[in-house]
Amino acid sequence: MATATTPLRSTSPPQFKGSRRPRLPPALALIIYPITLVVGSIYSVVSPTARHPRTFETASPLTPSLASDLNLSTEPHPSPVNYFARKNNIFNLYFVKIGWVWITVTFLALLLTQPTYTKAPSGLRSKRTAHALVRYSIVTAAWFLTTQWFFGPAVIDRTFVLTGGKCDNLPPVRASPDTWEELKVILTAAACKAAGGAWKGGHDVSGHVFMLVLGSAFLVFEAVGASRCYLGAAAGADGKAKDDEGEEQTTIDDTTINPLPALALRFAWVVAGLSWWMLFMTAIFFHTWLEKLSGLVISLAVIYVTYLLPQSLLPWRNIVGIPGL
Ligand SMILES: CCCCCCCCCCCCCCCC(=O)SCCNC(=O)CCNC(=O)[C@H](O)C(C)(C)COP(=O)(O)O
Ligand SMILES: Nc1ncnc2c1ncn2[C@@H]1O[C@H](COP(=O)(O)O)[C@@H](OP(=O)(O)O)[C@H]1O
Repeated sequence: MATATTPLRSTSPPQFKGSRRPRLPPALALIIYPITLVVGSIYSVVSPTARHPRTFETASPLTPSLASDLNLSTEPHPSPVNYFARKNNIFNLYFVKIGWVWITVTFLALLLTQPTYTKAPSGLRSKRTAHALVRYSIVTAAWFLTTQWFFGPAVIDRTFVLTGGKCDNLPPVRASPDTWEELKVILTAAACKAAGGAWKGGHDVSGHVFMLVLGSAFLVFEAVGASRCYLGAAAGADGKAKDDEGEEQTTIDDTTINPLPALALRFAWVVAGLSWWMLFMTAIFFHTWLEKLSGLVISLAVIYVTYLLPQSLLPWRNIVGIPGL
């Protein structure tokens, strides 16, 4: 039996041949994201119902405390508006605003159920799990640094201030900062809005676009990679199949007895699908073209480094691995 590391020790250019090519979504599949943003942005221009919602969102009576935590207005909106154009829509509050929790839970569900991790011989299992955790750490660190904290304000907030944005309309007492908490008010969108200010004037990279593209692409690459076991098993005449490195994979019988792997895969597709839908809503109702584009570019760069670069750069592949391989 070939060892798991045999192909990786090769000194020849790290290309995959024939059946050894990893079953991952092709890079071209990522085109769905720019297409979604372009279609949404065009729709926002041509449709009279797709009015910019920034000034008239309301808090739902069902979610008042979370809405106030998120600094959403509780004033009634002056005119009817598409449900998804409201910042307090249920999917924004309970799905996107805590989006990384959903991504993390879904990823862990894959890790704990997919035969590519649970049924592999122990050495291979540890290697695949470690690689998957490295990939998760990369995308999570990228999300964290871009949207939450980058040695102080997040990358998105720093970009906004560097491009001339600031926290306007602050009450005079908050306008001259002494402490870090007060400084945060003029340096971060969240603290500015929480203090009653208006975050305006700069280039506001769309955090929604960034997180929804990064999270959904991450889950799709992980899910498709992990589902190689099913595909391999279906191809095997005796119900067993060998993966690209000669390891025996799970059988069709295994997957029918235990429904969890298929359920976890379906869950991943649901979370990725809902992320895509919210991305489409963001494209229609929020932000400028350029702000959506910058969110997209940052997230695709992270996906490129995590999933596409390892396919051609052997030393990097040894560190991050390839899902299911
Ligand atoms: C030197 C390198 C240092 C690297 C540091 C890496 C640190 C990694 C931290 C790891 C944290 C892991 C947490 C995993 C578990 C969680 O998911 S808990 C956090 C849950 N929070 C969210 O899910 C928030 C998601 N929301 C957002 O990110 C934003 O709301 C938004 C979607 C970007 C929109 O932004 P708005 O400004 O609100 O519009
Ligand atoms: N699909 C969506 N549904 C609801 N609100 C959205 C949204 N996309 C963006 N927003 C809102 O638009 C603002 C800018 O989003 P972002 O910069 O993350 O793309 C945020 O408002 P708040 O900051 O007031 O919550 C965010 O909640």
